[in-house]
Amino acid sequence: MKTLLIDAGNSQLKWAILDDDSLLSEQHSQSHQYELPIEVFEKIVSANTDCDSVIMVSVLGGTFSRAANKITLELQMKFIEITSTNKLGKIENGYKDPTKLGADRFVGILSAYYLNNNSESNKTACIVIDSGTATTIDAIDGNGKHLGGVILPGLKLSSESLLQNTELLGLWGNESNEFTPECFSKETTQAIASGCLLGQAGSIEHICNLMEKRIIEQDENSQEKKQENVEIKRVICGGAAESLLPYMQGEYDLHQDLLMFGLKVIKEELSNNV
Ligand SMILES: Nc1ncnc2c1ncn2[C@@H]1O[C@H](COP(=O)(O)OP(=O)(O)O)[C@@H](O)[C@H]1O
Ligand SMILES: CC(C)(COP(=O)(O)O)[C@@H](O)C(=O)NCCC(=O)O
Ligand SMILES: [K+]
Repeated sequence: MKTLLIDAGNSQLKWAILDDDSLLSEQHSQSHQYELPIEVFEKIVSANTDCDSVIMVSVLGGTFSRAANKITLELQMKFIEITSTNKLGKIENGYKDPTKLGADRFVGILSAYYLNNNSESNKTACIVIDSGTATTIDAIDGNGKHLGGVILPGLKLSSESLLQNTELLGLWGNESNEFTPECFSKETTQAIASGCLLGQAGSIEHICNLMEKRIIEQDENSQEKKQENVEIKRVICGGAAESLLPYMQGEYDLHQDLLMFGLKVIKEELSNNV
């Protein structure tokens, strides 16, 4: 039977269908800027009642989750919500209180790690950037241990907090735009948008470089060092990723359905454990 995978973020709901043969459909997205998130959830679920279960990751809180559970129950679908735990499959959560790590971050690091470590001999560390409402950057070492991460305001959020008028709102809309940042901007809107875009791209790059340096130092000091050089992959997703990438020099793997793949891996891990 088919499974509906849902990622409920602070700006959008993203979803995909996992079929009987474990094939993932393309990812769809719907903003909840003009509707309640639960109304968007209900529409998505109602349009996919050929799925017998829903697996959701959410950062929208308990009221949303309880309402989502009720809707799926009424439609006679099984409902599973993935939350951050101390360990899941090959992943160990690095937060002091593992339950406090955003569930989307937990699924994102798990996904990036599994994507880059598909054989026993692989020990690829990953830096995972999710540039959504907030931008989160997390590191996971070659053994699957989450090292921690940072949270910064997302691209739209940072420009909105600077300029409280609607002119700029259109700039970071949901459609891709032709905007080119200019470091010698000569009017306010362009100066703010350019500052936020170049600043966000530079911040991500800088933080990734710092994280990479720390991962290498940690590997050099490790007693169980087995490889010559530690391999580190940078994986990026989120609504602002395509806008940011042209202004970042490092090598980044763009995986817009990173969380969908993570939910698929988690489904497989959970069914292996029953
Ligand atoms: N073309 C774009 N350029 C920059 N940012 C964009 C663009 N399109 C969407 N965004 C931003 O991406 C965010 C939504 O991305 P998403 O990853 O779905 O976030 P969340 O997971 O927080 O819901 C919004 O803040 C939106 O404004
Ligand atoms: C940092 C976040 C707000 C990001 O949410 P998003 O931008 O994906 O909507 C979310 O992961 C969250 O609520 N985290 C809980 C706090 C933490 O991770 O430390
Ligand atoms: K995010």
